[in-house]
Amino acid sequence: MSNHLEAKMGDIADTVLMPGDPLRAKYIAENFLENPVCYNKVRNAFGYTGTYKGHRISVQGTGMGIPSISIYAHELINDYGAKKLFRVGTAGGMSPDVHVRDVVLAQGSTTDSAIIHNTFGGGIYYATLSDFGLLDAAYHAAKDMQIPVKVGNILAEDRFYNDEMDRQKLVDYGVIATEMESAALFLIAAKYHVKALSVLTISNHLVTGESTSPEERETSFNDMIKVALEAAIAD
Ligand SMILES: O=P(O)(O)O[C@H]1O[C@H](CO)[C@@H](O)[C@H]1O
Ligand SMILES: O=c1cc[nH]c(=O)[nH]1
Repeated sequence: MSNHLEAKMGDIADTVLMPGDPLRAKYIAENFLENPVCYNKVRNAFGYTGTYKGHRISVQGTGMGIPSISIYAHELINDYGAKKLFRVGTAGGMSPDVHVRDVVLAQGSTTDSAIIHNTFGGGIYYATLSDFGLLDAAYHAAKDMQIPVKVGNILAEDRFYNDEMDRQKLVDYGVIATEMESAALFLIAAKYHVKALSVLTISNHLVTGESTSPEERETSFNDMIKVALEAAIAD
């Protein structure tokens, strides 16, 4: 048991998929894992462990935003020994190069969160990066499955409703999409020397206004999950 998870030691696999939405954790467990067992219902942050092609994998809902994912990442690593963490989440397109339903691999995450300053103090603007091995595995897994992916710098912002953010400037500097967790996941993974990657699907576009129907969302979610699972067993 940890502060926020009721799983026993050994209930959670080394590799964990981490969707923000706990119901997406249930969906992944029921549709992609063999023999899934629910190990957590605390706060309805559902967590399951099962197997994928014979490999033990867990899926843990993390809630929305940096404070929430930080709690689950910390406890999965420190209380349960997780070694490979894959965020699987939705993101808003920012660059004209990405479109709804695209799968995005986050090479790194820019952030407006105070976690960087709170960790390093003034003057250090630490670049939070995904693990290159997982990124490489995901990129090649997607290629093998003929799922197109975009790779790049994303934004993990503290506010979903954020009129003050100069998104055009970030796009000019190569940021392609926005979500609310990856910088914290990468920072915590770096601190504890474990691997992390975010595999995202573009659910809406902040500039063009494109959005997805529920059926389209399901297909692109499935692509994102397949990429994460294949990368998980390849690396
Ligand atoms: O779809 P999930 O994984 O929740 O991710 C995105 O969706 C939420 C905002 O709607 C934030 O958590 C954001 O990062
Ligand atoms: O954080 C997010 C997630 C999806 N779409 C957005 O616009 N923002």
